[in-house]
Amino acid sequence: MDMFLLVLGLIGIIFYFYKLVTEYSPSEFEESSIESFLISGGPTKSGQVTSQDDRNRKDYIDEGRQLLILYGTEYGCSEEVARLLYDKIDALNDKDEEYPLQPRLLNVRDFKLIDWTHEQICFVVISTSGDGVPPTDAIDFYNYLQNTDVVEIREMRFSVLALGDSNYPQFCKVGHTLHERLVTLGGECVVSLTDVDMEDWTVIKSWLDRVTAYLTTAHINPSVDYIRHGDITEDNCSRKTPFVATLKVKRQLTVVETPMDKETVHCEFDVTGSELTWLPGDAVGIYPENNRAEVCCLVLAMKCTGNELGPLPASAYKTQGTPAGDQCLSSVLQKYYDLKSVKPDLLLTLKDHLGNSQEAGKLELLLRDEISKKNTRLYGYLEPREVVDVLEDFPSHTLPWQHILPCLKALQPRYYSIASSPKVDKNTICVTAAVVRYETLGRPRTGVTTTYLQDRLEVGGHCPMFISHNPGFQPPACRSIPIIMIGPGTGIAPFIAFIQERAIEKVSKSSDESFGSGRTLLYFGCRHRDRDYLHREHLEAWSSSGVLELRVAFSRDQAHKVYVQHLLHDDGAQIWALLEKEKAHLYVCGDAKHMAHDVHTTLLDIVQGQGHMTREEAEMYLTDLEASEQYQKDVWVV
Ligand SMILES: Cc1cc2nc3c(=O)[nH]c(=O)nc-3n(C[C@H](O)[C@H](O)[C@H](O)COP(=O)(O)O)c2cc1C
Repeated sequence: MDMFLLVLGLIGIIFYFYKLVTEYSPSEFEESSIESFLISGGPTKSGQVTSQDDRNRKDYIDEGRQLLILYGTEYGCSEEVARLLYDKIDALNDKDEEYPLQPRLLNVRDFKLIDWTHEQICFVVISTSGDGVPPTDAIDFYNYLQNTDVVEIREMRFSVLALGDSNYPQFCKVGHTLHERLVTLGGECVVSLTDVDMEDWTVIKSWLDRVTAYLTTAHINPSVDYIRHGDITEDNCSRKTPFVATLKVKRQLTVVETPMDKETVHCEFDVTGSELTWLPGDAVGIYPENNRAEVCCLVLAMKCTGNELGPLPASAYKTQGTPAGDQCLSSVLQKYYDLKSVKPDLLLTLKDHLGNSQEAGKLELLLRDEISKKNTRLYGYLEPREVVDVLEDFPSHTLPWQHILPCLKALQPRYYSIASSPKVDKNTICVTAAVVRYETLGRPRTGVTTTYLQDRLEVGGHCPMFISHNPGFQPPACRSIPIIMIGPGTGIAPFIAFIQERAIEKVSKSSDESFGSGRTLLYFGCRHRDRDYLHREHLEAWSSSGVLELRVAFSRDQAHKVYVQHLLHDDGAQIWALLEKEKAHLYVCGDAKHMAHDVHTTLLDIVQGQGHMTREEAEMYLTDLEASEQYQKDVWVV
């Protein structure tokens, strides 16, 4: 056995260095792997699921005990959980069962296919997105349930798993509202409403266990499936079937000379021939690929060659170029798996596959206490580590790769505000991305998508993408309404699209006086005028031509720090007049850690001072403003 591992290790090392020194195109990478597999014979593939099959979407022919699993997702986690639930329920069936359990998996986007009179049990897994709203695909379903009396839901048994992040004020709001609505409509909650904070897999597992425990005794009348999955037509350019765009321009927007300098990249994608449509404020979801050198290290730590063939994960996106059938492990890891975050499952699975007692002792210590986010020893260990680090910490492991893959998370698309208006060019989508690089445990680490855009995707290269609409962050339809935009750093991105449209309107206005004259104010902030002033030439050109009133804070160009909130404070009287008298729309975009909070506090000061109010009155004023379309935020937590 030791000899075998030694030989495998040697093959892996040769393979690793070969990959590092050779620049492959992705197709060459796959071909060479498949070729060597054919030479070596490879494992039998009989009975394996091919990449084109979706094992969680069966059309049942015989009668069975049916139940519905609905998911609403923006970033993919709810879908992953819903699929796990499907598998767990499927596994409850024993072969001799007269009426097997028949789970049916449906994206809530397809809710119109549901005949509620038929449904006895329904499990819903749903996340909350941008500031308390449903995921894009779930908006219609959410509104339908809120505004329609679905009498058939009376007596339906259900449970809701609400995904969210407690850093957001509207924690798990969508799941909570759905639960309450189902209760109001007469549904019976059979497994209590459960909140999941930041994909806490311990909580997810416990809900899955409670649901499956409930099903082992629940009575369900047998019936026949009426949903045909073949009837569901995927949009051409959805999250599941993205459009493959071509990168046509890439430009560095900052001066990078030291590791301390901000690195921001501007990309322009050609989407000619797609059906992608978007509005200013919308985002684009981009599927990245992992770094090939990192994949090679992981393959080594998995004690594989990378040539092993396997199916795509069930949740993998499909493009026209997605090959049918199995793909080699290296390629699957590069495109479809998250190699950065580690689920505790990996440690649990490792437990029974260690050949060294010292390592077994170390693992036992990590898993000794409750597997939950409260277990600081366990999560303190997992937090700074990637999958490769964990496997390297237990080099005696004999875990087959087929056992490792199910412990990994699916690689998710990342969302970027679109920095271009379709009115300027409906075939070009621009993004502005801050490149993420840092170090943990003495190793350099990278953000997957930002370094994919910056380092790996070349001009002329292809990238799968789709639109994520953002109805809660849009410029006013009426052009005479003034807009105040606050977008420091990459928060500027959506405002480029806003201003482009205002610039077009200004040109039209000169020939058509019916266009209003709403003022366009931008508060932008960066460190230095000469180093990270993003889109400077455009902003200054718009400012000179009168399209834009531009205010810029350079935080480090003078002895004292100056941020956007200081400029807002200086302009307090003007801001107040615009908000109160002209009903200006106020937009805030950027990283939420300090900025959104500081801007909000400054706005409170302005409202209190200029409006001659008490602090409480000012808070109420801003709360009302936030509830209206006058104050819109698109902030992300870092
Ligand atoms: C831009 C953005 C906005 C979010 N807004 C909220 C929110 O208002 N409330 C909340 O509880 N979680 C919020 N979240 C967290 C998500 O609900 C959480 O990451 C969840 O696990 C995503 O599940 P999904 O992958 O199924 O969409 C937000 C996440 C992002 C990236």
